[in-house]
Amino acid sequence: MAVTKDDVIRALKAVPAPDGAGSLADSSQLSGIAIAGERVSFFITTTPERATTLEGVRAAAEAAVKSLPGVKQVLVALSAERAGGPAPQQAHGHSHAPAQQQKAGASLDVRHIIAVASGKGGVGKSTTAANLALALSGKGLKVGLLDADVYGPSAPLLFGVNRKPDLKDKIIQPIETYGIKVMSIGFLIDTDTAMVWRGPMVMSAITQMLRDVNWGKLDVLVVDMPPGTGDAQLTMAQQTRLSGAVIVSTPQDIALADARRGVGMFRKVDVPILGVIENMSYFCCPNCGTRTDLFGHGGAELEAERLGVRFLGEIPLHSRIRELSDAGTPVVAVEPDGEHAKAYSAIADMVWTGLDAGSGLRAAPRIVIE
Ligand SMILES: Nc1ncnc2c1ncn2[C@@H]1O[C@H](COP(=O)(O)OP(=O)(O)OP(=O)(O)O)[C@@H](O)[C@H]1O
Repeated sequence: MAVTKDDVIRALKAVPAPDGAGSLADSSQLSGIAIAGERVSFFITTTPERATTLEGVRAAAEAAVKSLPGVKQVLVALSAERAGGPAPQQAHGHSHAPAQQQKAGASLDVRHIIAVASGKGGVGKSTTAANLALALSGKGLKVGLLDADVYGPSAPLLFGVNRKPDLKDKIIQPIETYGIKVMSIGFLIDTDTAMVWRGPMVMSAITQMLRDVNWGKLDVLVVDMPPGTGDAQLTMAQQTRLSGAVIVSTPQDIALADARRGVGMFRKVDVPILGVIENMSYFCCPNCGTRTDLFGHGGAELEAERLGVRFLGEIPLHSRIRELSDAGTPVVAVEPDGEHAKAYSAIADMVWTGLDAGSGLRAAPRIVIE
């Protein structure tokens, strides 16, 4: 017999509310119950401070609902809002998450999926992923960009998108901008709403964005990975059928040590490393054009050599790159003939030839995820 929302609520009466007063079923912290066949998902809303201590409640809620007849899979997300932040928004009346309730139906038909990753946050991974995607598109390729950095989605800012994607036959249509298709969890969730994602949630949100979004036929899907080299990244690298990974690093030792871990992670799951990009490689004065090597430029190239992977190129630290990113107009899109676009374009060439060499461009089977 099909499970109903009332059944779920009844089951959650046995789970104490996170604040200890009454049951979770009666608590305002319970929200977004969604049922799709044998899959049930819902949120427990909390504060960022408490989120980490609520794993017990989350697990108990999951177990209680899982014990219901007719339920095969339960997804409970701890969602943390910043104080005063708005409630998670809905995409055209459809709850945005936990992933499973979206009716799957689109398929992903892509020749290559490449991950853009960094060992640590803040090295410019998202900026690089976006401009790399645009540079690949500039070569006449059909390109998608999946912002899989669910912890801190950047695509809404980078592409100046503040509208929800359309739904056609319950399938999310990626945002088409500057000739590429872009999807980000940030298009669905208010960016002021901080979310706390558990590992499995990250995976299911990403899987949904891969599978249930109408990407159409693509030559390459660039995936802006969540920063770090933890379990979520490992699982994702393992499950996404990546053709290869690009590691972004800054020249500082500490970033390079993290980049090394990134390379190690992909190697562990047999994903070919397409190479390393040195971002914020040197400082370029916007007034006089003088170049200063702030962090001992060239570290990434040496590191790439040491690791036996290709060095894909360097991008300077330049205020123009940041200004245009912050304005939602990535440099490659709006200054395609400028020097920065040329640098990204040269990197895109290296990446594409790397894919070509690795799998044989013509012979590469298209990856179809249904
Ligand atoms: N080459 C560059 N020159 C100038 N500014 C840059 C450059 N690359 C990135 N930035 C700026 O650095 C900041 C961080 O970049 P970005 O968000 O791409 O990093 P990230 O590694 O994806 O960070 P996070 O992991 O926190 O999402 C942004 O303000 C961006 O505009």
